[in-house]
Amino acid sequence: MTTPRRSVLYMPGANERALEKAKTIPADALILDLEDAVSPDAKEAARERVCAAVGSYGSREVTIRVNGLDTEWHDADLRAAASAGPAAVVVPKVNSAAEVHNIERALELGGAPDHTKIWAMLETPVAMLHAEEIAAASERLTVLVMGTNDLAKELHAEFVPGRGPLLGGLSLCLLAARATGRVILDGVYNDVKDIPGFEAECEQGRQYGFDGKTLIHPAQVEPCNRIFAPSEAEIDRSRRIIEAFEAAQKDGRGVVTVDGRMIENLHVDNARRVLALAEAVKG
Ligand SMILES: CC(C)(COP(=O)(O)OP(=O)(O)OC[C@H]1O[C@@H](n2cnc3c(N)ncnc32)[C@H](O)[C@@H]1OP(=O)(O)O)[C@@H](O)C(=O)NCCC(=O)NCCSC(=O)C[C@H](O)C(=O)O
Ligand SMILES: [Mg+2]
Repeated sequence: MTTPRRSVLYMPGANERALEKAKTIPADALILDLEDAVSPDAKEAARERVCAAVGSYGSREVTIRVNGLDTEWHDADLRAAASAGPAAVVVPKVNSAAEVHNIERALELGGAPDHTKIWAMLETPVAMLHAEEIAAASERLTVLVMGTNDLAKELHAEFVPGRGPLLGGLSLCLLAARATGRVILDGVYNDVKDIPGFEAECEQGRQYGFDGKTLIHPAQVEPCNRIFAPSEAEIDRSRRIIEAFEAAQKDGRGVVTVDGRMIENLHVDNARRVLALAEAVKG
């Protein structure tokens, strides 16, 4: 079964209004944040609020982003998240397989249910270089999440249209995700008023192969859902590819053309993936 993760919205855990409002926002999944969006003096209240809110969003995947491994809040965040039992614990700035093993152990010791997975954020130069070992470290780790603000900061890179300075790192993480069978989500777009710029970044992320994008504002949800869903034209072409290939196979042929382009079984696999996503998105 395909789980759509086109749009994954962060919400500051200390912001009661945003937590409430998110009940009506059609993001595929939610990240209730205890890390960067919460000031140090609000961390403990946010932890309690977020853990209490986990069950309030219907059938959507609800995750909790804990504070980083090297912070004073990390252990208590993980313990609280383990007993709240969200769909996943999102862990920022994961840099090695050993860190994933420690998180896995802490979740087990905290009695986390099996359905609580690990989503690892890749957002440092060392994480780009260790992406494959991080992705492969545990079966409990199901999703990689790009942290492009931290990555740009660490690289001393500038934010430019097209994201040239970040593309090397993004590509390494995509390779790691696909090599290990993990889902991978693109980073956030900071200018919440610039919807054309946001749409261009969604298009780029989809073309590179990301499964979806992390978001910071409700206005980003609709364009993101649209751009990461298969279009009517893609759905139609995928159906025709499958039909043409099945007909060709009955005639003993393993290759055929559709719209003048060569189709082999690998294209049929891709067409089936597109149709499964289209079906999942319909709900
Ligand atoms: C970016 C914002 C601070 C903008 O806030 P604001 O100017 O108040 O927005 P609006 O007035 O346009 O808000 C309109 C209404 O929408 C609600 N709202 C806003 N954002 C959210 C949200 N994320 N989830 C749910 N609801 C939201 C407002 O409450 C308004 O509601 P109402 O009053 O009823 O009309 C703000 O959008 C924001 O805080 N966004 C999230 C920021 C965040 O979570 N940051 C941390 C994650 S990003 C990150 O760390 C990435 C990574 O680690 C990296 O390194 O890249
Ligand atoms: Mg970050």
